[in-house]
Amino acid sequence: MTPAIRIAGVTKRFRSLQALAGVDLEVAQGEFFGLLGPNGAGKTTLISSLSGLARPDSGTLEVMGHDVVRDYRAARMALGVVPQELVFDPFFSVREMLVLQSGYFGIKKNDAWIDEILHHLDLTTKANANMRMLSGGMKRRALVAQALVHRPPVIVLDEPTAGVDVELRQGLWTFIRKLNQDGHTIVLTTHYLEEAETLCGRIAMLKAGRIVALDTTANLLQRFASHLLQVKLAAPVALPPLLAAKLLREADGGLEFGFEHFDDVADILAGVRAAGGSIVDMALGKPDMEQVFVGIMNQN
Ligand SMILES: Nc1ncnc2c1ncn2[C@@H]1O[C@H](COP(=O)(O)OP(=O)(O)OP(=O)(O)O)[C@@H](O)[C@H]1O
Repeated sequence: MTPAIRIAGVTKRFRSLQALAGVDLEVAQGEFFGLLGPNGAGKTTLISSLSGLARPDSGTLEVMGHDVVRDYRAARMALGVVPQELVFDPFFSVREMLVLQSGYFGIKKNDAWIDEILHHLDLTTKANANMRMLSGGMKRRALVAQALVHRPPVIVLDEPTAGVDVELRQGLWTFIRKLNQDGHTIVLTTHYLEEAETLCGRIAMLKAGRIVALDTTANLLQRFASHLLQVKLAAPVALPPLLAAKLLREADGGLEFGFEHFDDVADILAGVRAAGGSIVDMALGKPDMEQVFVGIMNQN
């Protein structure tokens, strides 16, 4: 099957800054895919290249088999992008904006679909409100609606939940999940790593314009350890090298050790005691995406 997105050898430089340093990536149709990376990693530049807003220096990008340069119209028709920036024309109402956007894609009678999108995004009562009158979270939902007017098979969301409150965020995810279940391919960038962990089947991590990790969410979560032992000490101690190697994170006087088998817990605790540590609190847990993300970023 044609991949939803195919990116091969893409580089992009802004003066002396290498924003994309050779990115290769394929996203299959129907995936819920996460693109993660710290500020400035190149996520938005990659998305802009995909939508034709930025022209890469080298490499190729395809959406549903359509080259974004040579076959721009077909590639653009297949793609819906929710931009990170809240860009909109302040003089139009939400509905006017959606009708206009439909026209841009050559769709004349789109009222039924527009009503459905507005309903799912909880914007029906704001349909006739001027865009500039909406709150930040509502503007963001209106931009999600705008990305969907032409029913694109591939939807890219660049930090869609920044500035959206918890309740609306959950509503948004229910809708995006439904779109994914209906067969749409979803690519998401977010700094809320727990959102990526629960929603995405596969995740790519970008750092300084390069993909430094690409795997299923389940595999990534096990990257450094299957389990965690969190230990809080009365006072800091120097750990012997063997024990220090198991340490995944150190925060607020708490130590987080990674381990594979529960039998290892006794050894870790004995090691902490032998180092002179006095344990005041302890918990077992599983690694989360934030720990894995920090670990991968530190490694690369
Ligand atoms: N138009 C531009 N001119 C010059 N530099 C740019 C331009 N657009 C992006 N950059 C630079 O390219 C790098 C990648 O930026 P990009 O916005 O793609 O990162 P990002 O991963 O989306 O970051 P964030 O999480 O902050 O949104 C950054 O160093 C940024 O400053």
